[in-house]
Amino acid sequence: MQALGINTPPGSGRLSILQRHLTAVPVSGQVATVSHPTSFQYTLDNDLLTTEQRHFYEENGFLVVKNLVSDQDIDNFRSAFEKVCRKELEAPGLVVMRDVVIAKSEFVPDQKAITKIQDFQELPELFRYCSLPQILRYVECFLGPNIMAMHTMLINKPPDAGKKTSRHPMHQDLHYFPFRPAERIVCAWTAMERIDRSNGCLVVIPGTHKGELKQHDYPEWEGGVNKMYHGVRDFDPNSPRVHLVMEKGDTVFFHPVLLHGSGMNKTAGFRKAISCHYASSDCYYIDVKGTSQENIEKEISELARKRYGLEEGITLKDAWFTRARCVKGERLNM
Ligand SMILES: CCCCCCCCCCCCCC(=O)SCCNC(=O)CCNC(=O)[C@H](O)C(C)(C)COP(=O)(O)OP(=O)(O)OC[C@H]1O[C@@H](n2cnc3c(N)ncnc32)[C@H](O)[C@@H]1OP(=O)(O)O
Ligand SMILES: Nc1ncnc2c1ncn2[C@@H]1O[C@H](COP(=O)(O)OP(=O)(O)OP(=O)(O)O)[C@@H](O)[C@H]1O
Ligand SMILES: O=C(O)CCC(=O)C(=O)O
Ligand SMILES: [Fe+2]
Ligand SMILES: [Mg+2]
Repeated sequence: MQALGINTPPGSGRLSILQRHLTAVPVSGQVATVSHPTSFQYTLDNDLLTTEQRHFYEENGFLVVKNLVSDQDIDNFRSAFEKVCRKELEAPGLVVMRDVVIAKSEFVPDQKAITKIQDFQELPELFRYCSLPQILRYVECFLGPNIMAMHTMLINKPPDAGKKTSRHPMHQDLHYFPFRPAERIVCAWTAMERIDRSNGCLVVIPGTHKGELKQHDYPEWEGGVNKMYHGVRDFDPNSPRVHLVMEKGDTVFFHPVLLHGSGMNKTAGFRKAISCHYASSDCYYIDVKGTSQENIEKEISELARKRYGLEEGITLKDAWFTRARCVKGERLNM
């Protein structure tokens, strides 16, 4: 907009009208250069997002939609999660993770020690979340019609055991993903109850999705850090953080380069959220060797080697290719 010298008030709808107008003009001379800065990069043409919502995502890298998932659906996911904890439900590939402090302590942990479950793509009771039509309608605005569910999680942030290990360091999810382009990847994250600063809010730094993928490492936290909870190396604690206070069923969609994390759970309850990372099936895999993502590839490869008794590890691409499931349209490259 700077190039056009127009100061568009938020939500006025002028930008979108202008964009439609300009893209209809034959590309020549000054018009072509003028039309460029108005094009959308992070969202696709759609008839769901309001102009205001579309601009909000373009500028900030996230969008909260209130009350998108029903109480009934959430109660069903909660009950399926509890069955997994009690080992009444199982599925191939499912990863059940305990908090580092609890996992490394002497006492025998009960069901409640579970901090998250991942990779529930083979568990219909939970995977249903990833194909909820009201979620996919939004996902399509970012990715287009061919949608893969890449990564699934139900996070059960435990009451902090006094070591602040319930925090999730500030990170960019793209660090874990060997596929591109980043703008055709989005996370849907749904609060399964009210989530605010008392039980460990999702914290975002608006606009950081426009930056680069940064180097991630384990943060130097005295009380320990959970396995694979890498954080950005040079995180400035004075960055303008926004705490996303959400009610049960509210859903945030966010870009994989957006810097985010979550706070400590200071309550006695287990704070629950369910999420899925989606990618367009038009995305393509990249080789992360020689990039900042090499450290996570090594770690995942090593884990797979141990867990499945493989002689050699796996690549990051192998790890994701096997998890990916098509939830809409066609499975192409992914
Ligand atoms: C093939 C895998 C691919 C995964 C791809 C995921 C990509 C993620 C993308 C995400 C994008 C989003 C961003 C994100 O979400 S980032 C966070 C993502 N985290 C993970 O993906 C980790 C998933 N968890 C696991 O794989 C297992 O639960 C682990 C391996 C952790 C334990 O396994 P298991 O339950 O079978 O345990 P065990 O009894 O055999 O113990 C083995 C050793 O592990 C120690 N230990 C236990 N718990 C923890 C802990 N919490 N922190 C540190 N260490 C822990 C334990 O003390 C023992 O060590 P030692 O006593 O021998 O020294
Ligand atoms: N030293 C650090 N390095 C990296 N990330 C950090 C660090 N300290 C805190 N964070 C991250 O900042 C975010 C907010 O953490 P914090 O524990 O301050 O919670 P909070 O929700 O802000 O709670 P409070 O209301 O007490 O401020 C979390 O993502 C947390 O993991
Ligand atoms: O704490 C949460 O619910 C979100 C954690 C997160 O960002 C992640 O697992 O990638
Ligand atoms: Fe994340
Ligand atoms: Mg704080």
